[in-house]
Amino acid sequence: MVKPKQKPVVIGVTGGSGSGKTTVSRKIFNELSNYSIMILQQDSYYKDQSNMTMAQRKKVNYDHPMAFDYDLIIQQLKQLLNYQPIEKPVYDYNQFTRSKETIHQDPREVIILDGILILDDERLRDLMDIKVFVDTDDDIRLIRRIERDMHERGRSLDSIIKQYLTTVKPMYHQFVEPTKRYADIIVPEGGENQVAIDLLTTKMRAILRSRGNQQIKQNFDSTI
Ligand SMILES: Nc1ncnc2c1ncn2[C@@H]1O[C@H](COP(=O)(O)OP(=O)(O)O)[C@@H](O)[C@H]1O
Ligand SMILES: Nc1ccn([C@@H]2O[C@H](COP(=O)(O)O)[C@@H](O)[C@H]2O)c(=O)n1
Repeated sequence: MVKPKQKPVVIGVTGGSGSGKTTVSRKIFNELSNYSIMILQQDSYYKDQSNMTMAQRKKVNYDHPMAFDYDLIIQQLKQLLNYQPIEKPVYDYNQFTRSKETIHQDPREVIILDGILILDDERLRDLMDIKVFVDTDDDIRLIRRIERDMHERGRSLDSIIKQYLTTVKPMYHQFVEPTKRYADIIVPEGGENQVAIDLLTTKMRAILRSRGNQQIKQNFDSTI
């Protein structure tokens, strides 16, 4: 890849679990697919716990900032901003730890960063051009999470409810919701808010044009 002169544009999309972050990120990805674009998920950067037993892994609070490897995500985002490729970690929700494999990720001109606690760390915030908070009521997020975790993450209803009450909900109010103050834009209800998606992509195109980033003809595959 020829190194463009301007640094890639980074848009951070945050909000509680089940708020619609990934849906918003995918819509932005699709609307800007005539640029080279990628999605980087904070979930990929949960700490490696391969040295722990399964019983210990299940007790971890996955909604606390300590659960994430911020040093690695910041280091890899900086590499991408310098147009260097990364070996992205892969997170296995069923094993509650990182997989042994990594995914090779080439740099892109637009980086969408998606995760519950991406605005909690000042170093990470400072790397973003636009910060978005997807704001969805607790009850809606819980219903979505039950459906998703039962179908996609192999969890039982009992374990989802217990986890929600002991960590997901309290950590949301202690750590995630307070990061709303750092957002440039708050998007109610997420993925179905087409007006917000249009406003965001119009702004992104303006930044890309002002930096002289070139559109491409070819569409890139999603790299979630
Ligand atoms: N506005 C919406 N209306 C209805 N369902 C939605 C909406 N936004 C997202 N969903 C659904 O809710 C679930 C969680 O959405 P997702 O975007 O994965 O949230 P997050 O990434 O914040 O956890 C998905 O099944 C998605 O299809
Ligand atoms: N082993 C794990 C790791 C994370 N979680 C939950 O994932 C949520 C964040 O992902 P979203 O796609 O929902 O934003 C977070 O709330 C963790 O509780 C988990 O259940 N198990």
